[in-house]
Amino acid sequence: MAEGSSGSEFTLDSIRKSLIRQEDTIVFCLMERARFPMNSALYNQSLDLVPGFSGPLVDFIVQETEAVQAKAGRYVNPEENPFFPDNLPPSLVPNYNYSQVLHSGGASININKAIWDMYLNQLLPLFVVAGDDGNYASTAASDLSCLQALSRRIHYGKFVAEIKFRDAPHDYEPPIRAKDADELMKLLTDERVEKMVKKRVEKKAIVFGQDVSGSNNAVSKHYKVDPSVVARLYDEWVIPLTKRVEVEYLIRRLD
Ligand SMILES: C=C(O[C@@H]1C=C(C(=O)O)C=C[C@H]1O)C(=O)O
Repeated sequence: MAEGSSGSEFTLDSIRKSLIRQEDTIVFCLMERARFPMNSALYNQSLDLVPGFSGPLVDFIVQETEAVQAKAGRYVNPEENPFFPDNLPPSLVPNYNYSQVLHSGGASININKAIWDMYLNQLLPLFVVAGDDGNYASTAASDLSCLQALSRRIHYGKFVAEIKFRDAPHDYEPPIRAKDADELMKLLTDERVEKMVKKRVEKKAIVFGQDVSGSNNAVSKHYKVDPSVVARLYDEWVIPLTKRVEVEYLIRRLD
């Protein structure tokens, strides 16, 4: 498991450091996807571009890629969750010894359907230009990188929830027993941290996404991905979905 959630390094501080590092990955993934236009044929339900496969080309590419990655042990890692969990082949490689810090009831939470829907239907149109350049394989590979990075970040809520529970079991136990999701949401929310996260990701999109020239120090005003879209992504989707994972995990924490 990554440094953030390994046994001895399992603190809220180390988990938050991992979330900060994952912001870099997400911003760079979005910048890569922004190189291609919308390419909507890739997502079309009825084009049937692959003989023998019914469904959008992006589904075919993601399902086939996830099958290979499953055989290589990707989903044995408690940080990784597949988008198409049905009928995935088992891992063929010797198990890496991931430290098991999550409670078994929460480990299987998977909200990738909501992440997929948000990414394709709401986020993509906000940061890619209209048009079709036919480069579907590269576009889909880039979509999958974004989806996996977002999924990893959002499902990290499980680790956040586990450490918050361990740090204050007496606060969390009554609302868990009462299955009081609203109270749990209040308890786990830290508005100061959320504000900082949103400010920081906007700044990262500004710093990472500008055209860098070797000849002078002029700062360009053109960004590869609109920084306000990255801030909105976190505000409207990433943070709320992470908190949804946290609540779902906590509700099952004493089962
Ligand atoms: C992830 C955490 O839990 C909540 C979710 C946050 C997020 O998704 O960035 C930030 C603060 C909390 O409201 C945390 O406390 O770090």
